[in-house]
Amino acid sequence: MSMIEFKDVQKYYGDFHALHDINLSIDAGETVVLIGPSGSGKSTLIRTINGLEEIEEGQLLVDGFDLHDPKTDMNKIRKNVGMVFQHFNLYNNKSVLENIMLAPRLVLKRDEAENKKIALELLDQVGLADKANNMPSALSGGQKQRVAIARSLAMKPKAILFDEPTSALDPEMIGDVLDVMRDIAKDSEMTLLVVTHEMSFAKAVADRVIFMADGRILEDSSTEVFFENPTEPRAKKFLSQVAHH
Ligand SMILES: Nc1ncnc2c1ncn2[C@@H]1O[C@H](COP(=O)(O)OP(=O)(O)OP(=O)(O)O)[C@@H](O)[C@H]1O
Repeated sequence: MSMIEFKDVQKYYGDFHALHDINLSIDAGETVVLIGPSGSGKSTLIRTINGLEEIEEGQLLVDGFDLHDPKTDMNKIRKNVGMVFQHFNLYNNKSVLENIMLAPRLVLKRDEAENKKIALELLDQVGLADKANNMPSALSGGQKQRVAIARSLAMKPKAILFDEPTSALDPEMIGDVLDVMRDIAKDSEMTLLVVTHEMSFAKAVADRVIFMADGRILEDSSTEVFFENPTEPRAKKFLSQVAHH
């Protein structure tokens, strides 16, 4: 079953046509990496999926719900679709543990003892068991991002959207975050959509790679085909450019 389905979607910022004719179907359980040059529309596309950006035309189905249908409850979509941002977006005035426990308490009404148990297990999973009572300001960027991932997992979502999760990190922090993401992709049934410039991560973890340029999807291939033999000349060029970095 499709977890995420775009049908002829168009998105505009005023007169600027940001997403052109997007047709894309992502199955439940798939790990898909979205790549492309700066300004190609990757963030815009990923942000439409949980309603952070509205679409103007076409249809977008998430977990079977039509985002344009006024009867669709966006809170329900957001409950099932987590998001990890480039700049973490933690609550800076709350402890690490509170950051993770807040949404399950408020939205899922999870029992407090159970909530704490799950949060501590998740902190352990992301390698931060000893940071539960720290404030975010006491953490490195890589640690903050791992808290953000744990926070997202705490909701037990069906899908998680990652919008350049390692782009704001110092190089030495990137590996730990990618390792956590790799384990999630390997061990869970969740649908993962990841915008990233980390090609070795894409190669190792993605089931599929989508290449965007100028607001269009130019290539949508299995990971193997994409890296060995991309059909789209701009994808080839992009790959050779990032390979030289
Ligand atoms: N709120 C906005 N208002 C107007 N234009 C916008 C807005 N957000 C994005 N854009 C434009 O839409 C285009 C796509 O932006 P988007 O951030 O989706 O690209 P991207 O592929 O994620 O880029 P990057 O890799 O640099 O993050 C860009 O030309 C950008 O300037």
